[in-house]
Amino acid sequence: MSIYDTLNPQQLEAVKHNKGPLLILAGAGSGKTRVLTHRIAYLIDELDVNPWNILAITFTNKAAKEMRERVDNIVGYGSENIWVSTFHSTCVRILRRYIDCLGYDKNFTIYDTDDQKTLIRDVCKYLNIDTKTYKERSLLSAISAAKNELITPERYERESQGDLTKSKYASVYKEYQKRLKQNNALDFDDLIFKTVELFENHTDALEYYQKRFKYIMVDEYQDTNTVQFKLISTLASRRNEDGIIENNLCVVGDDDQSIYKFRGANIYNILNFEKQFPSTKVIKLEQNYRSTSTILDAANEVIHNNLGRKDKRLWTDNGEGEPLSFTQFDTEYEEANEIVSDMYNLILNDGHDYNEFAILYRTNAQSRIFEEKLILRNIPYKIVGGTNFYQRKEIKDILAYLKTIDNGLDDIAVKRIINIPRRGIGLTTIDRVTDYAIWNGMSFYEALKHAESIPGLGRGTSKISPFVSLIEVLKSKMANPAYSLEDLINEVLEATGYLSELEAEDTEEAQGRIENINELINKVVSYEKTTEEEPSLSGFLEEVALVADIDNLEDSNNVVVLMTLHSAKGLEFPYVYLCGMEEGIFPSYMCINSDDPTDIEEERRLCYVGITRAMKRLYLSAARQRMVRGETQFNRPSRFIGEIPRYLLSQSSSSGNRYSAGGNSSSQFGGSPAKTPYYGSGSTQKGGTWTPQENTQSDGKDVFANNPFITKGFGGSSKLGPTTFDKIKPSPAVIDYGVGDTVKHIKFGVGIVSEMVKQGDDYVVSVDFDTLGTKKMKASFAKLQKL
Ligand SMILES: Nc1ncnc2c1ncn2[C@@H]1O[C@H](COP(=O)(O)OP(=O)(O)OP(=O)(O)O)[C@@H](O)[C@H]1O
Ligand SMILES: [Mg+2]
Repeated sequence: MSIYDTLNPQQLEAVKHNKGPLLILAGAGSGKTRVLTHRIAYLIDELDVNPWNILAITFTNKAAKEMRERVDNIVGYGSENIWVSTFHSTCVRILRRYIDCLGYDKNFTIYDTDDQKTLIRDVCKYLNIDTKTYKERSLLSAISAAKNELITPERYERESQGDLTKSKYASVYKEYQKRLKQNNALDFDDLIFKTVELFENHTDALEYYQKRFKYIMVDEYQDTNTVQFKLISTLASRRNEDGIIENNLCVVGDDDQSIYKFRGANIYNILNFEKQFPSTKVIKLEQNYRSTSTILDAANEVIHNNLGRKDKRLWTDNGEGEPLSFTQFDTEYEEANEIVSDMYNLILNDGHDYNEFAILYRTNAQSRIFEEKLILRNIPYKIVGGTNFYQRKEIKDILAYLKTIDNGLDDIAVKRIINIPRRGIGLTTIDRVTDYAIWNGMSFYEALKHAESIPGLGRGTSKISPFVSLIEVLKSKMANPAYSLEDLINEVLEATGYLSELEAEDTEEAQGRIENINELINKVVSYEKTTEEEPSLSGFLEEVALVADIDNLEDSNNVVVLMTLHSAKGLEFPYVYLCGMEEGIFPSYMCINSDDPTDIEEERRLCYVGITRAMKRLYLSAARQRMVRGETQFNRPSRFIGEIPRYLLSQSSSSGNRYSAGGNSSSQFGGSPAKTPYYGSGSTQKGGTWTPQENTQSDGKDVFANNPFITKGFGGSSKLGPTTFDKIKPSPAVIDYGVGDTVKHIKFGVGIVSEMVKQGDDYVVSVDFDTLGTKKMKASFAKLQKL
């Protein structure tokens, strides 16, 4: 049997189409991504296309890696020569080769949000702009929006004449861009913008890639923005002598899953594809292979409420499966508690793996409570997004050292660490050096080397020189090929005293920071081992700069995943908990109050994305009462719940309707009246014998006891109601393991205890982990579990 036998006729048609533009427009879970993978395999395997001629653009690095692996599995060779990457990584590779045409050094740095903020603050200070009136965040988002629309600082300036506020923005944009260039740095938006600029002005570079990329494929095309569209359409429009376009562009997407309008995504890129590329072949896929028909019907019903869409219906022969469940809890704590209990039971009793579960929410802030409950249950988890590992202070510090050693042109990195650990270099000294650097058109680091010639530095000079010598020594060591990146980080930690300072602090926080630094060393070691190119400091920093949050999600990690709905796009999980289904949370308060009716449609598409991530079971939940930014909110269930027909849903309530809106059925939900009202009176659920009043227990104990709905939905949780739960809280003081025992750590997995040293009331335990090596941790902190 060939691999193509597993495709349905429409999928096969798409895979085999290899001349001219192709648009695959289809709903969630219909195999769009799968078609792309098989199409690459088909081109290489059956049509003898050189893998070198293929460019596939995915939405995340994780998706890129997965696609390469899938092609590897199918074809078994050549996949390393295909360019499978995100828009940003693709552009970095192009710019590393050609950016000198635009007056940058090929060794450029990529700025993250933090670096951007620092830079914008400097710019505002320099231009005397009050950041209370002109907020950093809005300045940055205006600059980002301009770049996404291909608007240069010069054009921005022209178009803002006569408008005082816009002129201010224009001057900030201009100065910001000037400084980025001085620092030989690009922000994320620049990566694509500059590549488009390169192609517009340097036909040799464009022709090189046009000739190379004969086959171009783009996944999640519905979320491309103007600048990305420009990039793709420029690359894909080489004409032969007869005026016929030679490149073969294939895009796949789903207009119902367009959820990045706030980042400039232009839904018309997909809706107008056929106009942009005449003679486009359009293929629709209608069978969903991912979800049960119940989940799919619910998704179809919800999205049907959007007006501006191409109507399409998905079907599946996966069977009905279980009904969806919706539970309204009293508080967000109860919601998290019950969801985690439910998951715990499924794992414990039914033997499910952790990675079969995902908890999805609208905003990152919702993750914290789940995290606490998961820790109590000893369930390993990973939060995608939130505090990104690379945003942590200690990691940013070490990376700033590495950037300074690699490229002294990055002023922000140098300024970050010039006084870390403290060297007694004050702000006045830094300001004077900055002025000197500006006057002499040199980088901040270059100016530090000239400290003796800078007037007014006084004792500052003698404090600067040891710093410069340290960096220079490390630079020269790096020139030796036998000196590894691991050696470099260790030497930075030793020579600067960074590590000893943390060790001396002897707090749990410092211990956590040391563990994070160890994690960075692990990362560097694995980079040196696995990179396809010659390992280098620039290469490592580039890889780190491009790691989107979602990329921390490794398939091999058997953990429960927590993430926002936005991050979940393209992924699938057997069990999905979609929480916080409340008016004001999802749809968000901003959308509800927006003048633009399409905002609510975008929110509904996000709901469609969420529902369609689930393969077997979908749990929806809400809290009546929730703390948001320090204030208690009382929210009604989301209008999206009201849009799911009742026959697909089993509902329950954790207690009486103390906070529910009460009254008629439509007012149970926010927004427009529910299409299929399923509540009778405000307090009684039809279709069951239970009325909330009978079961409301003021002490909050087992409210599920007499609930007939409990066997479905969150049924399992009744076995571990709040009372039982309190009893199983682990006590950190109990240590039931010793040297030689096998233990489990919530994050690092299974290891063997190699040493235990008493320290005060506590023990410092050394554990040898298979993949991570030895880690030291405090017993009270680590909560190791004996196996
Ligand atoms: N013909 C098929 N036979 C069996 N399984 C399939 C087939 N087509 C797709 N699948 C499976 O269905 C699931 C969904 O496929 P895929 O992720 O490619 O869908 P998608 O359209 O890209 O979804 P999304 O819109 O969420 O990105 C995957 O597990 C995939 O392996
Ligand atoms: Mg997909």
